[in-house]
Amino acid sequence: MIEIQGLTKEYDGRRVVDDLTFEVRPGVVTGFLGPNGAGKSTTMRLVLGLDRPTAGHALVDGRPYAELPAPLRTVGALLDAQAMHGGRTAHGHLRWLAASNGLPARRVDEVLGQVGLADAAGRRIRGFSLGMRQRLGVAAALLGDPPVLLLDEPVNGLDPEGIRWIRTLLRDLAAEGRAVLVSSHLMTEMALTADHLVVIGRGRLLADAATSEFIDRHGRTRIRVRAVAPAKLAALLGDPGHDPGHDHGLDATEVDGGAWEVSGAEPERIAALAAANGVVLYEIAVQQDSLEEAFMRMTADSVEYRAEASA
Ligand SMILES: Nc1ncnc2c1ncn2[C@@H]1O[C@H](COP(=O)(O)OP(=O)(O)OP(=O)(O)O)[C@@H](O)[C@H]1O
Repeated sequence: MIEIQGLTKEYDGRRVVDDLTFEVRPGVVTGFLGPNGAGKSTTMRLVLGLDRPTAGHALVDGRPYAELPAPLRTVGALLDAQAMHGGRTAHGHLRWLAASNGLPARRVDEVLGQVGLADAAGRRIRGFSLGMRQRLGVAAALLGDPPVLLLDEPVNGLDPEGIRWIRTLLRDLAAEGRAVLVSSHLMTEMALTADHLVVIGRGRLLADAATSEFIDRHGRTRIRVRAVAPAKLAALLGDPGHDPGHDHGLDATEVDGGAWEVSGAEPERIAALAAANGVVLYEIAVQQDSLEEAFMRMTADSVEYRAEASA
């Protein structure tokens, strides 16, 4: 597992990671979210000992990265899939990594198979597509069969089949009991992949919650309704001159072609209200904000601040 405690990083007196505290637990995929520049990559680099914290610490399986006896056996990372020696073959690249970390050579073929690159093992990396490089980066992360995995934007540049592959792989790795931390800007993908979310903005922790809990807390729930006689529904929910919907404590808005979205009440109450007023409904559906909408609502302040700051 990864334990981050009071982690802080300043560059030239500017705080880019600000007193972060959270854990990445085994057995779950933790999504790491935040607007551009929020400090996700910096946090990951601090966990991997590639940068020194100004204050606080990040521990991987109880120790700072620099004190791990066999780092690749403890934590596998995919940070920048472009940063590979193009002249090497995929097999050569992994063989070199395995040898320099005291890992058995047989792992090279195993991980190449696991990421679907067995047939490309002998080809030079410079001829690889971005998707193939991402797969090779994942292979390198898996080489030491580590209990902790850390991936920065692993689906970048992948086609739908590749994205699906990463999703299944990460979920399988977590199901095996590993701790998986993954950052991505693709919210739909995160909603499908991550059980838990850590959200940061301007270097600070904004949320640390189960994905479903995060959406419940920060997203809105609306009830969409349509009636056989739209005018009757309009009169009930939101006549502009007289607002009977408002009288019922509902917040109703007409959305398109006679459909209304109502918040502030359970669907049962809306159905009962319609029935009591002789309004026959033919559509009533609960609509919950997506992770993207919940995320945009919660990080709006953070984004505005940065837009102002850079203006
Ligand atoms: N070596 C460095 N020197 C100075 N500033 C840096 C350095 N590394 C990162 N920063 C700054 O730290 C802030 C956080 O950057 P970081 O890359 O961690 O954000 P991020 O959340 O990963 O963003 P993105 O989603 O765009 O990848 C940015 O303002 C960046 O310019």
